[in-house]
Amino acid sequence: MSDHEYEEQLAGSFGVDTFSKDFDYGVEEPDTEETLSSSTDSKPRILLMGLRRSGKSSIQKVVFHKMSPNETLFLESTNKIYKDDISGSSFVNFQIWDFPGQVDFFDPTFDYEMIFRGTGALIFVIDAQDDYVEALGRLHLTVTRAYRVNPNINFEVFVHKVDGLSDDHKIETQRDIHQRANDDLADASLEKLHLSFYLTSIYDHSIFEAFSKVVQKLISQLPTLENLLNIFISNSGIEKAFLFDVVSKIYIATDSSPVDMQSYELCCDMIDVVIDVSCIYGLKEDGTGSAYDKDSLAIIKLNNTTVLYLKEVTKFLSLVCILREESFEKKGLIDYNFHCFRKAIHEVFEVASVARKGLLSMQPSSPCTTVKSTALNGTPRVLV
Ligand SMILES: Nc1nc2c(ncn2[C@@H]2O[C@H](COP(=O)(O)OP(=O)(O)OP(=O)(O)O)[C@@H](O)[C@H]2O)c(=O)[nH]1
Repeated sequence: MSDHEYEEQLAGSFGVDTFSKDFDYGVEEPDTEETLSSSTDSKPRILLMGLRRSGKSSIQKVVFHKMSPNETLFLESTNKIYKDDISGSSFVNFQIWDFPGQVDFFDPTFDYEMIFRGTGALIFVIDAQDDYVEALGRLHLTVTRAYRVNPNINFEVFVHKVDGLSDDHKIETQRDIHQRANDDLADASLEKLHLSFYLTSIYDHSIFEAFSKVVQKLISQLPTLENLLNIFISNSGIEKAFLFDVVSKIYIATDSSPVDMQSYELCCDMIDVVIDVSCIYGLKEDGTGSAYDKDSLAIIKLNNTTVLYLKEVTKFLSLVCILREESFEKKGLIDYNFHCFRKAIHEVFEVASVARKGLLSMQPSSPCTTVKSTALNGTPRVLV
């Protein structure tokens, strides 16, 4: 199979439509996919693009590597594509590719067709504190190229570094960027190309929220997860529930009531507190053990009659809920409902796991056959 055909199949099979298990903590099965397809390049990609110093590396470090925002001041400029594979520690089984500022599409060594074919989402970062005329030109060039190669890519525009702007200025900047970018697309008769816009900053939770939405669009079981959360909260007297990827604090699903930033921030902070306390007091004396495991559970009562409740769901996922103190009096009911919820989530994953095994056993020996499969933490890989 030529590289071209392979990449086409990779793009065609991209869709997070099968989850896998990895929620028991027994002996881990060998990662069959990894054995068969050792190339990490076969994982679906999220690309981070934009002009120099727009904040791409900072976003990647803050969201996936717990770097504090102030430390990003010392990041050096990226001068080659940096491929970050976070699937070992996160539910998000993607590669995040951080591009150097100015990608030259005419450089023959830059095989953009190959890159865009295996891409799920392209995040274009625009520095809102800078003059963004050049960035808009670059955005247009990038998305039109990418769209021609792979029209299934989700195009996401982060209007970034908005911490330096007043509320009015933020809205006005987003409106202006939105208008100009869409006018450029209309002039090129590309009205079908949809851009989504987010106001982001690494100095607050907006970057985590925006990344959550980007990742959620790549999870095709999202409606099932939302449904399960809806059933769980309505039967337990809970006000809001998030299913979090613990390491990145991205929420991969929530119930269908609107998300308000304060609730999301509260839940993120709770994860930080639990992991920090657990790192200090939860590890064994010889430093072994894990700060997050199947026994992870925390209840925090706030002084405004609100209770925060966190419980482990899978190796990478945790449920964080907000509820009133009166509802928490029925803790037995909540625990029982949680037990059913957890079981249902595992069943969603198990169905995919069984399907995956079926696919593997059916896999012919021909080296040219591509089989859609799932990785341990849920998102698909392609076996060649
Ligand atoms: N105020 C503010 N500064 C930010 C934010 N995000 C990143 N920065 C700063 O922007 C500068 C550039 O960030 P980088 O992450 O290195 O930018 P980059 O896009 O990766 O740059 P190249 O590697 O040159 O392409 C750093 O000094 C960051 O501290 C933000 O949300 N707000």
